[in-house]
Amino acid sequence: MRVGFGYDVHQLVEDRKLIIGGIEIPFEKGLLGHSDADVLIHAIMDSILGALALGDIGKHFPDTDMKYKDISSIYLLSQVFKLINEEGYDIGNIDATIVAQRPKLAPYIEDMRARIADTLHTPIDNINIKATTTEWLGFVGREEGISSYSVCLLQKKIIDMR
Ligand SMILES: Nc1ccn([C@@H]2O[C@H](COP(=O)(O)O)[C@@H](O)[C@H]2O)c(=O)n1
Ligand SMILES: C[C@@]1(CO)OP(=O)(O)OP(=O)(O)OC[C@H]1O
Repeated sequence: MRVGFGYDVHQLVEDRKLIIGGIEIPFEKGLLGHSDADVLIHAIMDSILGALALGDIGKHFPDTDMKYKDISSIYLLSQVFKLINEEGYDIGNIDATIVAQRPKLAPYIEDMRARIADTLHTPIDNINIKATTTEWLGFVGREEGISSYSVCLLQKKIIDMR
């Protein structure tokens, strides 16, 4: 078994879509980034890459490469899934937290879990997503940005020798 940790932050700005966990969320601001800036998926990818000892998302998908401009982070997660496979692992479980003062994310959490589980070819009960505010403290509380944390457990694939 291998454990990994991921963390990411993106700035909230006007005239951008808000995409978190692969779900578009109606809100007056969105997250700024080279990609679609899906802060939750970025933290999850970093936790997986951490468990595989394969560096981080900046190493695999550099923000200097125009190939990744406005790219869907769910697509990038599907590429990270290929690495999990190649290295001979399966998802054990993922537990992640989105830190956002607003909007209220609870109505979207089940759709996020389903999208992530589908992309990682794992049952939905291996994926847990939580949301919390910072009680109006700090950059999150001032609605300047949203952050996410993720931990991931990977298990060696079970090979049936019969
Ligand atoms: N953006 C958010 C933040 C929180 N929630 C939900 O509200 C609960 C209470 O949050 P606190 O920060 O006051 O502890 C939290 O457990 C989430 O269920 C949310 O939906 N969206
Ligand atoms: C995902 C990538 C690549 O498009 O871009 P961003 O959306 O800027 O995200 P960030 O978490 O800053 O860094 C990783 C980048 O490689």
